[in-house]
Amino acid sequence: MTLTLDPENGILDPCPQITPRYLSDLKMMFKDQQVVDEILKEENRLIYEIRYYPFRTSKSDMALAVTRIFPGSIGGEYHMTKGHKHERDDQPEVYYCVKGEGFLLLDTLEGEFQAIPWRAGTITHIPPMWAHRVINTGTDLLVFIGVFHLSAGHDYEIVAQKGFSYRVYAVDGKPALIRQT
Ligand SMILES: O=P(O)(O)OC[C@H]1O[C@H](O)[C@H](O)[C@@H](O)[C@@H]1O
Ligand SMILES: [Fe+2]
Repeated sequence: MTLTLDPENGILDPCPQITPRYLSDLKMMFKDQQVVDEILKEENRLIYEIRYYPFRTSKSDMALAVTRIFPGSIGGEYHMTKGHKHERDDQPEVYYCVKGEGFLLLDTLEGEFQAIPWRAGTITHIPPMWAHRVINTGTDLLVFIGVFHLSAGHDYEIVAQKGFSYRVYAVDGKPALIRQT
């Protein structure tokens, strides 16, 4: 099976499944709940979209997902993915930044943390058991590809409960990592 990705806009062809993530889908992920509620009164902003393709054979399963995060911020906090940990503790993932700039946050949710600066061309291996979240700190679209086993599973609950150790804010127009207590 062969797919085509437009690196300028993150559109995948063919693409059997597109999942939009609106502010209402990740409202709990942002720190400033008052600002979230104010924005939601006006508009349910589209933060990012996931284009997904499952590769299945009789002996294997893999998935490819292309995510396009729109630029912007919520209460000074840059647009980001919900973030998740894989349900299976033996499942890694490879992320490839195709376009844009930002950070990949990696967090064990048990004290270890890394923020990896991202730009077009950055490829990061996410080891098993690390929660992962991508932040768009640029003024344009951030597009990245994720490749993983379909059986890995997504645990969003643990991220919602524990949170990442740092948040990424725009401070004087530049990204700043702020430790969460
Ligand atoms: O699942 P989220 O935290 O919303 O991240 C968005 C997506 O990012 C990558 O593309 C992963 O490969 C997907 O599995 C994931 O769904
Ligand atoms: Fe993942």
